[in-house]
Amino acid sequence: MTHKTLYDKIWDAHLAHENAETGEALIFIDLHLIHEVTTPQAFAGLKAAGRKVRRPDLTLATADHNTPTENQAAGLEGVRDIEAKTQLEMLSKNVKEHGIEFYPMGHINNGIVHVVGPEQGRTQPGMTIVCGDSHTSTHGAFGALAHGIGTSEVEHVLATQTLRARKMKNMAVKVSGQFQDGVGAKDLALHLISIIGTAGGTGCVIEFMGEAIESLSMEARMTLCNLAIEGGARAGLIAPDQITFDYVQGRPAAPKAGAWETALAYWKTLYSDADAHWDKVVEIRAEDVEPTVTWGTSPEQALPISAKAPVLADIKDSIKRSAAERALQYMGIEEGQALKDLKIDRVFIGSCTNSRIEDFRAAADIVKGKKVAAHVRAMAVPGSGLVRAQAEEEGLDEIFTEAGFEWREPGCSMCLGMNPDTLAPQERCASTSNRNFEGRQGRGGRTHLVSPVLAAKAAIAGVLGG
Ligand SMILES: CC(C)[C@H](C(=O)O)[C@@H](O)C(=O)O
Ligand code: SF4
Repeated sequence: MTHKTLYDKIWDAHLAHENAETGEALIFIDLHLIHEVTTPQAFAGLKAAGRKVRRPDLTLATADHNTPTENQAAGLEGVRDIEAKTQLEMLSKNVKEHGIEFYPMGHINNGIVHVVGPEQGRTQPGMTIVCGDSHTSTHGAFGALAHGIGTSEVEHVLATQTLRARKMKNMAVKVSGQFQDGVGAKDLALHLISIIGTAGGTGCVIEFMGEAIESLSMEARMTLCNLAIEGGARAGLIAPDQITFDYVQGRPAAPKAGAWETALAYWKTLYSDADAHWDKVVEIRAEDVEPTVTWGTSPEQALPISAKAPVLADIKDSIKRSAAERALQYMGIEEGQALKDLKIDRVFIGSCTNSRIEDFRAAADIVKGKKVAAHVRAMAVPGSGLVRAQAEEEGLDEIFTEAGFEWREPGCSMCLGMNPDTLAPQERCASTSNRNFEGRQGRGGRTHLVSPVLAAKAAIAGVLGG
């Protein structure tokens, strides 16, 4: 009988070396995901040192941040931004040189790195997964230890398939009960971050547990773990269960035949022991979570859609008050203004937070037979070619386009301003992405983070609270 958390178990199983005095450790990495933005320097460093990629078979590449989301058939010729094009070209060249599996723009398996790994079955319980990308926490939904790394670490992992790391702290977020109708993982994540703050999980791995978490689909679990990083934690985790196993089974890279039984037997040991030690515990009742939106320029500046924007005099903490003042000003919102009445200009359904098939089903359910408000420009951007194909098979694309949505090709798109999909200054957007910092979706753009359900309602109503 052990007294370990799930994180402790995965850490111990991957520890190659640990210096007991300094706490510095070397852990083995099972899967290294790479994309065009954080790899050019890493490959250049590798080349300068005359080294090869140690385990191309444990490395998977996709192009996502810089890719345009229309007319991808034109290939890289269609990428007008020189830096973006160079990064995409470098990735193609580097993966070829090192024999790494790559899904370039236009390939059916191409898409956002955190959508691609799980859907290919590359992401599996118990693994250690890294990527030069903070939202690698997404893969924790499978009970994998997954987090972002910096470019110099990308080079280290490419060269050695190990990572220099330090053990993090264990934090539990326990969610009891059941969600209200129309409320889900996105609302829970924003609600949680509004309580613990963007530094609440600093230095921790957050394991989400409890009845409400167990009832979540894999897509919803990915949404939740995706946002763990916005709560300050490097990684989110959910113990794998039958829902996880059913999702993985049969995917291209999932263990087959006899290997499946062996893997399953191991995966079933991946849970936190009843008497494991937690450094921090937060408890939430799912019933208390309401449809939630951000009103400011930090993910912690979130409130129920039924609420009013804060009144500055009511904020006791002076640092929070001045942050709120600046945020309200940037967002063009009056103190005490009803959030639901804010007129929106744009809607974005996409990003590694909410661009999976279930997200489009939920949004299409609302949009079906209705029209996007005349003053709103709305975009639906699938997270991968496979999500796009699945949605089209189900006729979801028609529901969106008939309503007046643009149905795009996969990529990070308007989640961040690294490709042609951006907000114009002062444009207000209901967005299913994960960051609402100043200028995140384009200079001067105003982002409200919402669930796909709220985004779809907002598109129709033309105001944030549709
Ligand atoms: C470009 C990349 C390094 C960045 C990240 O690490 O998260 C991006 O994906 C983001 O969401 O801001
Ligand atoms: S969709 Fe957004 S958050 Fe996710 S990897 Fe791309 S830019 Fe980062």
